[in-house]
Amino acid sequence: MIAPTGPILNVKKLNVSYRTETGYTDAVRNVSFTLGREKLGIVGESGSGKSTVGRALMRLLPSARITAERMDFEGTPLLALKEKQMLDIRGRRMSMILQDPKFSLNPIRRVGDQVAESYLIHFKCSKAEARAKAMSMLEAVQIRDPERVYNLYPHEVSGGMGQRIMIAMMLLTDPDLVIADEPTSALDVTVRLQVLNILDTLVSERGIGLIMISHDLNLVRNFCDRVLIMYAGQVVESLKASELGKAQHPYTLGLLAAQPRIGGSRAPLSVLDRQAAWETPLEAVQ
Ligand SMILES: Nc1ncnc2c1ncn2[C@@H]1O[C@H](COP(=O)(O)OP(=O)(O)OP(=O)(O)O)[C@@H](O)[C@H]1O
Repeated sequence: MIAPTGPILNVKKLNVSYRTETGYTDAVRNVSFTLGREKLGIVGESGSGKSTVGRALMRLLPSARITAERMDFEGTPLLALKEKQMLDIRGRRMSMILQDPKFSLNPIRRVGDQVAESYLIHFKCSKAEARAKAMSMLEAVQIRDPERVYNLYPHEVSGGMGQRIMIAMMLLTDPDLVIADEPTSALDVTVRLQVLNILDTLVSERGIGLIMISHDLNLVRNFCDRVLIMYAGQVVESLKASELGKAQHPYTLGLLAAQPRIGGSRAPLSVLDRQAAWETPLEAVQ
């Protein structure tokens, strides 16, 4: 198959509002970006709209109003698709890895069967074939004893292993886009690095586009190629990770100054006027 040219994602002026008791409330405003076969970090404080962007791309927001001038996945306008067409894309060509595997895995089914099932849902093949695929993917995420792990139940695996299992499940269908929403924030530092390394290797070997959603600027800076900084529902800055030092928006500058440094002091995160941020429309940052 010829690899598609052009960006994996082309998003222009994405707006998302949630339905609430008092009407619709804006959560994401005028967000624009493109994604190639690269790692894009989305960073921002809690409530800035990072996860809403990820879920809007997957069209996993039944109670929200999503509009965009453009929200194309490999040239296909996602907002024009019927739910049935979306089902063919979601979980196969685009996948999402969430924060805590405990909430994503079915507690009463063996983990290996759940991984195999993610393949069976999208591809016509025998159960034995799906099992073999699942087993090889468990090996690819560096699970040393995949036969044994295949037969475990979710409560029998550690957080790090659970997250590897989720990565195996999400990459088994060979997606072009993976959205990882705080995939390592429930893990301790050493296991976090192992899991990030595995994700990094798989993403570059397979030429996948990855969106890494995180509140941890240092992690994203070291892991990703590019970074979008979100504040109050908007992208306030878009930079190469290596050029974060050139950031200009006061929120980004505050975040950078508040990063911990060995042997150094750090500035407290400055407080901006959130109300003003919500009321001020920003020109789309490209
Ligand atoms: N289902 C929902 N209904 C109504 N409002 C929502 C819903 N989900 C999120 N919101 C609101 O939308 C805004 C953006 O939330 P979102 O979860 O996208 O932020 P976030 O940056 O991912 O935060 P966090 O880092 O805490 O996950 C917040 O004000 C949040 O309260």
